[in-house]
Amino acid sequence: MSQASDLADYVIVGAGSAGCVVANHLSADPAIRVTLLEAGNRDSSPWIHIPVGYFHTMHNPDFDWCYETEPDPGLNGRSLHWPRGKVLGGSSSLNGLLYVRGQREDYDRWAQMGNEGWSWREVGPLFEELETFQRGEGEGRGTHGPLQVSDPRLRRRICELWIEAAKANGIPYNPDYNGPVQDGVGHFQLTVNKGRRCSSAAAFLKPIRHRQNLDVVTNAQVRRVVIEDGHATGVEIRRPDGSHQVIRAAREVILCAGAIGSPQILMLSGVGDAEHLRDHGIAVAQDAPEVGRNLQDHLQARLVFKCREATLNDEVRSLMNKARIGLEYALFRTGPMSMAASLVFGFLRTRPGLATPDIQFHIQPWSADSPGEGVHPFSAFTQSVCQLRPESRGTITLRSADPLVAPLIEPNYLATQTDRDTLVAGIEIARKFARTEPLKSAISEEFRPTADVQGYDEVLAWARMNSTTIYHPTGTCRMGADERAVVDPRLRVRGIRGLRVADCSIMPEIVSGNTNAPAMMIGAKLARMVLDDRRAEGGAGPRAGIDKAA
Ligand SMILES: Cc1cc2nc3c(=O)[nH]c(=O)nc-3n(C[C@H](O)[C@H](O)[C@H](O)COP(=O)(O)OP(=O)(O)OC[C@H]3O[C@@H](n4cnc5c(N)ncnc54)[C@H](O)[C@@H]3O)c2cc1C
Repeated sequence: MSQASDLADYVIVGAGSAGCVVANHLSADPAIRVTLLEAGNRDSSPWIHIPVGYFHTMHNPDFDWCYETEPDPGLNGRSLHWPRGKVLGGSSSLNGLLYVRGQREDYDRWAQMGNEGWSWREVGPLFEELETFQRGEGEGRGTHGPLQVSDPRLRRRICELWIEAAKANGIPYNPDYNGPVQDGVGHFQLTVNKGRRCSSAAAFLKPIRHRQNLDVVTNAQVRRVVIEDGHATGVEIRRPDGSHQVIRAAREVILCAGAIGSPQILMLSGVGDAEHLRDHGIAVAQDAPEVGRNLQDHLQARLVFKCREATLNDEVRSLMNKARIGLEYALFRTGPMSMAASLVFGFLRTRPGLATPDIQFHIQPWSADSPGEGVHPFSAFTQSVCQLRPESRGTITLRSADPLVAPLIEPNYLATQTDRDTLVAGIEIARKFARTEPLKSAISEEFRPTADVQGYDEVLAWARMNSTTIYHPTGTCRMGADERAVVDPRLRVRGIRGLRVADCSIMPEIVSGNTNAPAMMIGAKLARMVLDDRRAEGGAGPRAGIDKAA
């Protein structure tokens, strides 16, 4: 860890998807001193930068917080692994690389809930500014941002057959689900640049590390925000040798520690449900009962089909093949090592009358007992389906007042009838596609679930026993215009001056898609608001700009 200087204007906690964007934008003004604190290490491991490296980094405590949920009643009492990045770049350094903005209607709904400034009209341009879409075309797509977004370098026949089967069922091919219309099937876009992962750290931090006014400190776990008379004045960090240091923020502390880290830090700092805090012996700075509530996640059902033809399971079986794959990647940055978590998407509706898609498909030319484990020893592929806007709400609470102890995570999956109905309907659509040509002829057997699992109750029972997270926890520091919301629409923590939150935890409702790009947008939005407020207060400086070339 580099030695942290004791004072900055803005102290940012967490160098993840959102935090790196915030650090980039605020430190663009040389007059603003920024300290970015990250509990994890530098992102120097080659596994982070090789796209398929997530198989190595996920569940590995060198990079991953390795959270476990509590036994979940909706999943027949099963606990799930919840990986979260603990390294520069945060979860964007070990995620599945899929670039998805969500539906425009998601943001319009946030605005309709009273969150002024968050409509698609207002946040769409931020997505555009952040990215360079390497295809270089498309309505609302950016061409000058630091985040490189590319089309996949890998295609596999089984996934193409899936697209054809979906089309045979009347689903249109959509060449750009990040454009005006999300509906349809097609190929995922990736946060990959020339065959290498483009994490938030690679895009927004690496090019600006020379800035004298930016201090990036790794191996610095924040224990709590220091709050004096209702004002956040700094943070206390734990250094690797176990000693503690206070870093003071002359202007603001900005929590970007993610949907688990941010509510945990707030509670440890005395901001949370007063009774819960007192139970843990924590002095209450602000009674904020909703901290840690409103937890939402996407639950995926992973259907596996055995195939008559070779899939990626076969390609990686022999040592010789592995060597060939390694060589291809080393020489050309192509082949299976350049692969994102899924190749093909589907955004579909389970019933008529829905204004927008309510389920998402992730199609993978391989299969495994669970993601991150070895592939099956037979030819097979996976159709993963998840509900996009679950109604179920879970919680994050403290297990202990010790910052080194992981909080209690209770996702409360499948708690409502709509959620159960939507997942079952999604599974049935996946099976219908599998029984449609040209995919049907490539499939030898329905493996998970087996073909004899029939009818609503049996399918739901299978889903409860087999579904897992698709790694999108959100909502635990809910943004809102109402008094109970944790942060207001300018992301200021209610009741505490000088403290904001900017990461996936602020989402009032989960977006209809993967959450990395929205987290980056939230970081950009926060920076803009901070700089606007600064200017209004007289602490002028240029408007937030993205330093790409530096
Ligand atoms: C395995 C996996 C696969 C995924 N696949 C995709 C995908 O393909 N596409 C997609 O769009 N999304 C995907 N996601 C989700 C997406 O990556 C996350 O939603 C997003 O990165 C979250 O951004 P964030 O800024 O909210 O938090 P994070 O990126 O998780 O950043 C939080 C940061 O804060 C740090 N931190 C936490 N607590 C402290 C503390 N006390 N002190 C100091 N630092 C702290 C963490 O170490 C971390 O670096 C995936 C996630 C995972 C885990």
